[in-house]
Amino acid sequence: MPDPLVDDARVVEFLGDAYPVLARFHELLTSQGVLRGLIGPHEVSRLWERHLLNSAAVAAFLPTSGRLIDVGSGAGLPGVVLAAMLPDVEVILLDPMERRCEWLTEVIEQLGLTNASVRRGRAEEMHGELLVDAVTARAVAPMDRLGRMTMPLLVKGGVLVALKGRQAAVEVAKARGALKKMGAGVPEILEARTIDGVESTTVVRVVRETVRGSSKSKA
Ligand SMILES: C[S@@+](CC[C@H](N)C(=O)[O-])C[C@H]1O[C@@H](n2cnc3c(N)ncnc32)[C@H](O)[C@@H]1O
Repeated sequence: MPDPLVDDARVVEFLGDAYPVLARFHELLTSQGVLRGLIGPHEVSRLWERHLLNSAAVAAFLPTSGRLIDVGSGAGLPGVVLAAMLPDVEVILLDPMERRCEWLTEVIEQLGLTNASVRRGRAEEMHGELLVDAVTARAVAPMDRLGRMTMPLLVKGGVLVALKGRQAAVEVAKARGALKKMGAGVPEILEARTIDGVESTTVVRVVRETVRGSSKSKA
């Protein structure tokens, strides 16, 4: 079944200038993405609703300049979408799998996303090497593990935005201790809204308040 939101005027309006690029990304995922096993065939009919619009909605919780890493980008969600939505942000798409990195490299070239680049590796391997203003992640790890993986990548005041869905509150409750230990502030659970009739996405937003040692040295 084709995606019922293709050519929907509300999608065009919601995405604004990013629409043409994301419509092309939709085509690539529908054709090549399915053939190459990056996205399941049953996802084609809900690509806008379940994958692209909710990724785009996350832009509202992110800085509009600086550097962002999308950890575990996979097919490019939400990272490729965010690179289109936030043209003044330098977006690094990080994934350990070679096949996925090849796909991401081809996609950003075909979409002309000059503000995006691809790094192969695990988030933990980037500690001490990459320092960014924002991290995003969807379907990568539970909140406690995600905090340990990503907090060291953030500058003080940097933000982690994790797309979590219905499990957000349960995961946050379990992760509070781990997040605090990693220098995170109080996690916020927020709804990323798109268009009428499309379910919103629950995200967890956490700011890195202290970097190791900084709270002591300030006292
Ligand atoms: C379930 S997929 C989700 C992909 C994409 N974010 C999405 O929502 O469609 C999880 C992705 O995280 C990547 N991954 C797993 N562990 C990781 C780590 N430690 N650091 C970075 N990426 C990781 C995997 O290779 C995979 O592409």
